[in-house]
Amino acid sequence: MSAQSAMHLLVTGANGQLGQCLADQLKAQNIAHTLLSRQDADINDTVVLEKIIADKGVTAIINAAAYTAVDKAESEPDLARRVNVDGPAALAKLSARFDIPLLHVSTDYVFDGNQQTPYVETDATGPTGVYGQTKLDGELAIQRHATKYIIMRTAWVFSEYGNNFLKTMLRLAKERDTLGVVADQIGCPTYAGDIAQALISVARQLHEAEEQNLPEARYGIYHYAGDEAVSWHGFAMAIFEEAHRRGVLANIPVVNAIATQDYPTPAKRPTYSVLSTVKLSHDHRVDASDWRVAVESVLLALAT
Ligand SMILES: NC(=O)C1=CN([C@@H]2O[C@H](COP(=O)(O)OP(=O)(O)OC[C@H]3O[C@@H](n4cnc5c(N)ncnc54)[C@H](OP(=O)(O)O)[C@@H]3O)[C@@H](O)[C@H]2O)C=CC1
Ligand SMILES: Cc1cn([C@H]2C[C@H](O)[C@@H](COP(=O)(O)OP(=O)(O)O[C@H]3O[C@@H](C)C(=O)[C@@H](O)[C@H]3O)O2)c(=O)[nH]c1=O
Repeated sequence: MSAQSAMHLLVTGANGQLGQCLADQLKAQNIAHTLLSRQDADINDTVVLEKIIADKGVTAIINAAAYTAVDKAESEPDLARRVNVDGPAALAKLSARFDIPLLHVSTDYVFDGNQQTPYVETDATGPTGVYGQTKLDGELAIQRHATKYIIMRTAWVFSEYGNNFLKTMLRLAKERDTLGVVADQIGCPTYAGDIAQALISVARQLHEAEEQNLPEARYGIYHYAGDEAVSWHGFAMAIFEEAHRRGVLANIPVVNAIATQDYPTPAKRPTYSVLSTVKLSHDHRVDASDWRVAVESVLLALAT
């Protein structure tokens, strides 16, 4: 048997919420890695990235960089496209040139939300806004330029890091006695730490399959999300109840369940974007994110 070479993961978008969770877990698991924030290297900067991949002996790229401001994207489509389409295309070309896997993250917002049963990977897409459209076009660019890719679509990401719905709700609860939160958009909250774990696990399996020349390395599009569907209103209530139980919030505000039309936003969001995680669980033995348990651990992390 030939000597096994060690896995070395390159993470782009290292200062984002997923990027920081990846950094934590790569360090904890003692996996060789290189972290790149936007300041270190723009994902469109092929020359810089090419040198890093060659110098460090990178064995796979995890792209956690993205333009994620859903409403702002409506008025900044060119910037959103540069980050969400041109960037992944550049990384896909590098993946092909070095013959290394690209693990990329996409979103439930590639769907139109008109379905009433969980979306599987082969369901028709139909984004309702600029962010979702650019993320879909990024997926297509990767499929065009790379062969060894994982596109992991996820949803409603929260964590102790960066900006997210959980942190917005905690902030608003401290500022106001009454909130209105939409109850007619249904999805699956997903903890960024669990996505990080899923990506690392898949990267490890692909690396081992490659090293052992196994024919069954499984690439393609996968869904990874929380294990329970809920509305944004339901998610807000779960956050507040847990925050109150832990003493993070002295009082739970009144949270009115409102309709989408009563909370107008520049971008239209899908009404239903529940993702089925059956394929990932079958092919890579990764369990869905237990988001209620994760809400507890994020609140604990924020309190300390
Ligand atoms: N957040 C969510 O609810 C969801 C996210 N996703 C997807 O998950 C992935 C991770 O999201 P999340 O961690 O929340 O995103 P964040 O917005 O927290 O992080 C994205 C990071 O990308 C960096 N970045 C932006 N432009 C560039 C560029 N041109 N070159 C290099 N880096 C760049 C940003 O840098 P800077 O900090 O300097 O701005 C930021 O640190 C994304 O692909 C996103 O589309 C999918 C579903 C839900
Ligand atoms: C702050 C707030 C939001 N809302 C609504 C608006 C919206 O419909 C919903 C969620 O609002 P946000 O703007 O926080 O979340 P949004 O930016 O839409 O979150 C999305 O981000 C991108 C990056 C993704 O890929 C998606 O999976 C999803 O997580 O809650 C209220 O009803 N009341 C409120 O007080």
